[in-house]
Order: sequence, then structure tokens, then C-alpha cells
Amino acid sequence: MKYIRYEDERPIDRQFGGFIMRLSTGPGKGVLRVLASLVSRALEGGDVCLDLQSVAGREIMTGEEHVSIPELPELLDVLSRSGVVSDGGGNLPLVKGRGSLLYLQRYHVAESGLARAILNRCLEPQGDPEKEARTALLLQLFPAESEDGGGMQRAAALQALRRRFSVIAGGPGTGKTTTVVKILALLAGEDGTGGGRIAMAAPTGKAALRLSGSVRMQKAALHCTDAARRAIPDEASTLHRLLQAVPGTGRFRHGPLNPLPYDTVVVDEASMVALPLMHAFFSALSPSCRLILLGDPDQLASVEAGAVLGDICAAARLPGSALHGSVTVLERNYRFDGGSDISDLARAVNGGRVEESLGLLAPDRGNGVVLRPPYVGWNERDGVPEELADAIMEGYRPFLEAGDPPSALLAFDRFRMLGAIGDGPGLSGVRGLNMAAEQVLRRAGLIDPSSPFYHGRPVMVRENDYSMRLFNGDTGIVFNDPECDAPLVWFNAPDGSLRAVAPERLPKHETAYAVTIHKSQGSEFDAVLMVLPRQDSPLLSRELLYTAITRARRSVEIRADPEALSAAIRKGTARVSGLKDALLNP
Ligand SMILES: Nc1ncnc2c1ncn2[C@@H]1O[C@H](COP(=O)(O)OP(=O)(O)OP(=O)(O)O)[C@@H](O)[C@H]1O
Repeated sequence: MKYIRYEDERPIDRQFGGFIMRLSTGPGKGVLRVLASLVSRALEGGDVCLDLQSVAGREIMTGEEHVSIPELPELLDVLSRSGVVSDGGGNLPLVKGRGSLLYLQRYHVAESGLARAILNRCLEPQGDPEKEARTALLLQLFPAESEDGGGMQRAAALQALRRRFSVIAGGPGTGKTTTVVKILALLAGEDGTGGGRIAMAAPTGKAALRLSGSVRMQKAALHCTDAARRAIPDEASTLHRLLQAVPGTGRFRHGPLNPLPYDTVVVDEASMVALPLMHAFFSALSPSCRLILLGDPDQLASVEAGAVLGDICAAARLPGSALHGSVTVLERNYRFDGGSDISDLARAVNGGRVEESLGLLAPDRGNGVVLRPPYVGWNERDGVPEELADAIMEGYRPFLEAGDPPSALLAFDRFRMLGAIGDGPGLSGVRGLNMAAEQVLRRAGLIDPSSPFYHGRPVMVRENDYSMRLFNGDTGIVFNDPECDAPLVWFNAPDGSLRAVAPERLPKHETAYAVTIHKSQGSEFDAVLMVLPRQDSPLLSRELLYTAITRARRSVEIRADPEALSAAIRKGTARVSGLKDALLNP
């Protein structure tokens, strides 16, 4: 195909293109304009850079013009003479990186800086895991009989003890948290001081909350000294809070000149961390700090640019990689021990295996996973389709009937409707599903949505508010305070307690009976009802489906057209980035 349609150019891309064109002092201004615009556009789509191979020798049709892009050698010549593109050395707005990759300078700095920081941490293994006392405790915490699959959890522990950088990768329930808690106990040693100062963090408030709860539970059950137990933190914070984000600036108080005061840092849900944040985080670690990343590289990549965890894991798999021995992949699912169709389905979807996925989803096998036809539209007269109304009643009645905020919050996490898109016709998006939920629950007399903060309304926070300590993705429930008869919004706090916020102090938020799959990352529910748009959409991908399926502990119902579902399973998304290469060939 000689032509590329570029009709979704946004004003901001066009402006950036124009800016670069005006700055340039060489030939081919039209080419530079459109390339700069494409780089800006690529970032919006999650890519870190633009691969010039994908446009060289093509005719690009924007809404307003046609631009012929020269073949690669000539194109590289145009770029090098433009006065706006460096090879990474100078301070120009664009950078031609390795091979044929074109970056905004800031992203090239982040990517090459992160690659260097990772490789430096991989240089010399440290620590002495063979020390006798430790080995004894290691064998006690990771007894050979408790695992199959070659003792991967123990291998992950040894790797984390030896290195300043390690990754424990794996799907849900594979024991990442269990393993890291044991590692922290091993590091802490009998007197609890061996791990130095320990911090735990996650990219979102919700994920930090889950990590805190999970670690508290795991460490209570641990066979170790009280001193070692005390050394393991009870609370995880968000990465932004750990780094002390300066509100409104995109900058952090902690950085190379003011490193984090920790000796050991654990980051969970690392797949959600975008390139710029990961770079800022690595830059803020002191050289001797031990870093352990946990995450599932098969999940949706970060909302912002990059697929850092995926790139690290991919680089580690290749022969000769300096990362060899830094990444352990846990495969056995302990949460669904004895096999579960949810994890089989997740694996089949992740592997792009359409037939196998559809086979597992065959209706009425009673196996916890089922595919049903999409909902047809709804209107005021006909009401919500009966099957959806039943699901909403069954899923949400328990939390609405709960007598106090703690049990309501607990019950609310048993069920969630997940949409692939926020807004779509009828019941194909999150907006329609939320409206349907309110209608069904109102008719059943379970809610009275005549005021915005009605008793029982679930809300999800949509922005970070540092002064209120509420973060994007935090989910709360409105509960009428019986003492003053005023509504309060209740949230789980990272230390395991509950906090109430007055509605007028709530940052930007939305109703959350249904949320997008993107926003469900880092959460888990007993039952998930996933609704896909009726037709294939560019948003659908196997990573999206995998992420939704792996949110469920007990059951998943998918509402989709089998064709659209199959197309999504076939579609893997790869983000353009140079990180893997930079890790392999420094
Ligand atoms: N080696 C093991 N033997 C028996 N049970 C285990 C083992 N490892 C983990 N488990 C159990 O499996 C469950 C899931 O473990 P854990 O929460 O650590 O997984 P995870 O990978 O962190 O999951 P998620 O990504 O969903 O947070 C826990 O109940 C844990 O006690």
C-alpha cells in the first residue's frame, strides 16, 4: 500500500508539526511537518516513537494535504540536515534514535536513561544468599514440596536477594505477592534490619490498596521472627506519592539529586507504569537500593506511552541478554488451584487462540466462563433487558442492603460490569450500563437517585487530588451518615481503615456500577460481566480481553458478538519502542 490515510490528525499534532517546520533550516519542510505530527500522534496511541520504516516511500494523506515521504536513506538525509533532529547528543526537539526510530527528545532521554539505569543495576549481583541462616530460612519459606514448576517462586527469591534489580512476572494468583513478602522477610533477617528501609508502591491508589491488604494478610501468616514481620511495611503508596509529585508541574521532589531514602523498594502492577514515570522513578533510586518489580506483562500496557514491563521481559528472554537471570516468570495459578476455566480462557485469549477460547466459552458448561449475545438497545418503555436487570440485581443488591460502610465496600467488590468503551450506543458502553443499573435499582426501590449523592451511589475518582489524598481510580460508596443525616463518601484507606469524605470535597468523579476495562486494572472482583461493542473496534485487542478476564476470581460473562470477539482475540497490539533493543545492545 503506497498511501497512508492520516485523517485523525489532531490540532495539537498539527501545531507541533507546524512548529517543527518553522524551526527547521533544511530542505523538505512539508515532510518534517507531517513526520513531527505523526510522532506526536504516535505518543497519544501509546507508542514511544515513530518507526520511519512504516512511512518511508509512502504518500501520506492528511485531511488537508498529500505529502510524499522519500525512501529511508534519503529521508534520513533530510532529517540530518533539518537542524531540528539530533542523534541524541544535542538539544533539539526531535531525535533519530536507533535504526529508524524518530522520537520527541523528552522520550528519547527517558528511554535511553531508563535502559542505562536498568543495565547498571544488572551489572554486579550483590548480597550473599548462601549465608547459612538465610539458606535455612529460604528452605523453610519456600519448601520444595509446596511448588511444582521447578520451584519458580524460590528461584524468584534467590534472584531478588542477589540483585539490585529483579522482576517477578506472572498472571493473577501466581504468588507474586506471597513470594515478595517472603523475600522481604528473608532480607530483613532475624533481627529485622537486613533489608534496611523498605517501601512498597503501585501506580494507582486502587492497586496500592490491594497490595497493602494482600501484604498484611500474607505477612500475618508468615513463619518468621516478629522483628522481620515488623520490618515489612503495612502500607503501600502510589508511585506519585512515593516520589512526592509537585502538584500541577509533572515534576517530583525525589530525583537524582534527592534520592528516595529506601534500601529496598517493591513496585506492584508494574505493567501500568508508563515510560516517563518509570524513568523518573529509576532516576530517584539510590544506587545501592534493591528494586523488585511485580507485574503481568500480558496485561494492557500503560495508558501513557510505552510498554516498559513487556519490553523488559521480552529482552530478558533473548540469548545473551544482560537481563538474563533478573526476570522470573511464575506460571502456576494457586488461586484457582486444581485448574479453572478462567485461567485457561485467559491463557487461550492471550495466546490468540480463537477456537480454544470460543470452546471454553461454550454456553452452560457451568465452568465460570460464558459468552452470550450482545444486549440489544433499551428504552424507557421496554426497560433494561431482563437478563441484564437480573445480573444487576444479583450483583448489586448485597452491597445496597449492607448495614454499614465497611460491609458495603466489601460487598461492592464482588461484582463489576466492565465495558470496553466509555460511551457507545445503547448498552455497548459504560455510560449506558451505568444508566441501566440506576434504572433497575431505582425500580426495585434499592436506590433513590433524585439527589446526586444518593445513598448507595458508587463513585470512581477521575483525577489525583493530593490534598484530599484521593487518586484517579479510587472507588468509594455514598452512605448516609445516620448521625447527621448527610451523605458521606466512604473509601478504603491503605492502612486497612475506612475514611469518609464529604461529597463537596470529592475531586472529579463518575458513577461506577460499570467501569472501563482500562480503569479496572489493579482491581479484582468475584464476578465480572464484560460488555463489548457490537462491532469490531480499534480499541478491542487481546490484551484488553485478557485484562478484563483476569479481573475475575470466580466467573466471567462476556456479552459480545462471536465475530467481534474473535477479531479482538486475533489482534495483539505491539507498541513501537526502542527499549528492548537498547537493553540488548547498549
Ligand atoms: N507456593 C504456594 N503454595 C500454595 N499456595 C500459594 C503458593 N503461592 C501462592 N499461594 C496462594 O495463592 C494465592 C495467590 O497468591 P498471591 O496473592 O501472592 O498471587 P499474586 O500473583 O500476587 O496475585 P495478584 O496478581 O492477583 O495480586 C494466595 O492465596 C496465596 O496464599
